[in-house]
Amino acid sequence: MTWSFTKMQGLGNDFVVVSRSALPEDAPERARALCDRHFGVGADGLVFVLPSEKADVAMRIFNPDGTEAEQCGNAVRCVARYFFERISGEKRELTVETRAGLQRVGLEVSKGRVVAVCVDMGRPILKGREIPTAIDRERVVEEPLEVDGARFRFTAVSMGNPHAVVRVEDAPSFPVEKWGPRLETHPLFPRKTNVEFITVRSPREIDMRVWERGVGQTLACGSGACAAVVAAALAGKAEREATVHLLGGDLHIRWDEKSDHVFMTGPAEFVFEGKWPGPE
Ligand SMILES: N[C@@H](CCC[C@H](N)C(=O)O)C(=O)O
Repeated sequence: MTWSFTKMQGLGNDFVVVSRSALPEDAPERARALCDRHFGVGADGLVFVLPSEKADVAMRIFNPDGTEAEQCGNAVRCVARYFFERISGEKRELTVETRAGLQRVGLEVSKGRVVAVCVDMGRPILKGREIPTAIDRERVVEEPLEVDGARFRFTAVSMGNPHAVVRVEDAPSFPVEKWGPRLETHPLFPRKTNVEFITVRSPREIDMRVWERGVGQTLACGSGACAAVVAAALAGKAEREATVHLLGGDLHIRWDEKSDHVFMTGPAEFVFEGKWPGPE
């Protein structure tokens, strides 16, 4: 069966977006086929825009390897823009249901078009506990990890989906393709993990490269940028509000002290419309 889709991107983290009345059973196979950059459309994820009983709209996302992710910050921004411009342009504040919970989203609109999207990404979780409960920072921040003879320090932060944030000397030149897959599949992370390699340039400027679980290296990761600011702030290296510089552009992240929620602001863009005939 032919599928109509919209290609969207947030800082070069690109998605095939499909609006459906229910999640298809073969979503994992579809994701593998559609996301393939040689034999399919090519994308970092297949995103379903679905009706929701709890929120204005629901989102489900599948990685190119067919696994389902609980969360995707860049896709939430794209879904919010898609919903506003294609489905119901009434509310500039809406809620998006994800597998990680309900996300509140604020849209900045100019001449009927969304120019920036701010997402409340919720509370970060460290070792299964919300911060700032009485966690032992020494134990959860910048823990040592050894892989293939190399030593790293990582902070595991869940933004609904898992992240391991690793501080490195120079993120822009770091061999992400070499170490990303080794850390993603390290036995310490039973559900595998997204891996963020960061360099704190100044308390409000962080360079980040990312190796995404089930994807590979991508140009940007919204939930990863949130995790990076949380980890850097907990390590005392950055402030709770910072700009994260990614290969695809910048995200503004603010970890609110009062609510403990992390807010992410960035763009969401339409790329093109298409029809996909599906596998033979
Ligand atoms: N690019 C995303 C995260 C997508 C999901 C990730 N690969 C996972 O498996 O958790 C983002 O912008 O947050």
